[in-house]
Amino acid sequence: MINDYPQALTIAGTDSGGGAGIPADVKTMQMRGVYSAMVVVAVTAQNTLGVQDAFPMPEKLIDEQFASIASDLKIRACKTGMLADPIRVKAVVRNLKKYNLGPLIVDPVMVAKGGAKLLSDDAIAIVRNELLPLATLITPNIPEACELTGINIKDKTDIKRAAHELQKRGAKNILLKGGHAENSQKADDYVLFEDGNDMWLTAPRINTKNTHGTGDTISACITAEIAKGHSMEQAIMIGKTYVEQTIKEGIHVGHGHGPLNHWVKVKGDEIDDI
Ligand SMILES: Nc1ncnc2c1ncn2[C@@H]1O[C@H](COP(=O)(O)OP(=O)(O)OP(=O)(O)O)[C@@H](O)[C@H]1O
Ligand SMILES: Cc1ncc(CO)c(N)n1
Repeated sequence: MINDYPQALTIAGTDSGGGAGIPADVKTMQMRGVYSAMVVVAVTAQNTLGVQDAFPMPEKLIDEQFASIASDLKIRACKTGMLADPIRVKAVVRNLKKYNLGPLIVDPVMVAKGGAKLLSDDAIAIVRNELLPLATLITPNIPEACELTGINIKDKTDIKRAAHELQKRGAKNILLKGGHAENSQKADDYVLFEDGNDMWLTAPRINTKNTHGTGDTISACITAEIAKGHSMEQAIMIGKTYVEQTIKEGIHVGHGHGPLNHWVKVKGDEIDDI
């Protein structure tokens, strides 16, 4: 018997420690029943303690990876993660416009948990002006939403305002993640849909330092669910439940901010075979 899994693509950076970036995306998509392909935009020397070094891929090799994938695979949804600098962001935008790779989920990764920059300051405006308008969904955390909108987010009203601003700038749907809301007992995220409807996804904050790759994991899960044919709302709900469970049922790896348990099973698995 030959099985036919939906195919999805991650366009991002590697993490030698295996917890974030492309490894987190690939593990998540695999666990969600989706075949994953990748465009490596940058390589990082990284572990649970931080990012020790990073090297961006030559532009030509980025173009070639897109060409290899587009000429052979049938990608139903794709996501972006670490995009490094202006040259790489422009290369990714150019290729996204050239090929039909399905709905685009943009995780506008800027800074790693340890503080290392994964996107240079001079690339932020290019993400805002050129990548964001291509996004079916954008998934910023609070600091990223501040950078992209210029709004100093302090409370839930600011979160809503920032999401509307991102929509005005061209992103269709917005998931504004509250994982960075310090002093909060909650890990609440705000969702603004294309049709103007909105909702809060509420969850208790889990007290753990093992949150390496949370952003990558939720955006990869949503991408996988979209590739399977789920609606944006269903995909986001499954993504939230999956990431919460991967944090809750943690694993022991490394000595710093450990990775997530991508092996978890969540409700929704039974409707995977779309
Ligand atoms: N301690 C926690 N307990 C429960 N949920 C959490 C916790 N930390 C993050 N989350 C959830 O995980 C998801 C990712 O959010 P977060 O803000 O951490 O993303 P991020 O900063 O982009 O991650 P990354 O550091 O991987 O880039 C969100 O749904 C958020 O609410
Ligand atoms: C390569 C890479 N992408 C994304 C993140 C953010 O989790 C990270 N730490 N490293």
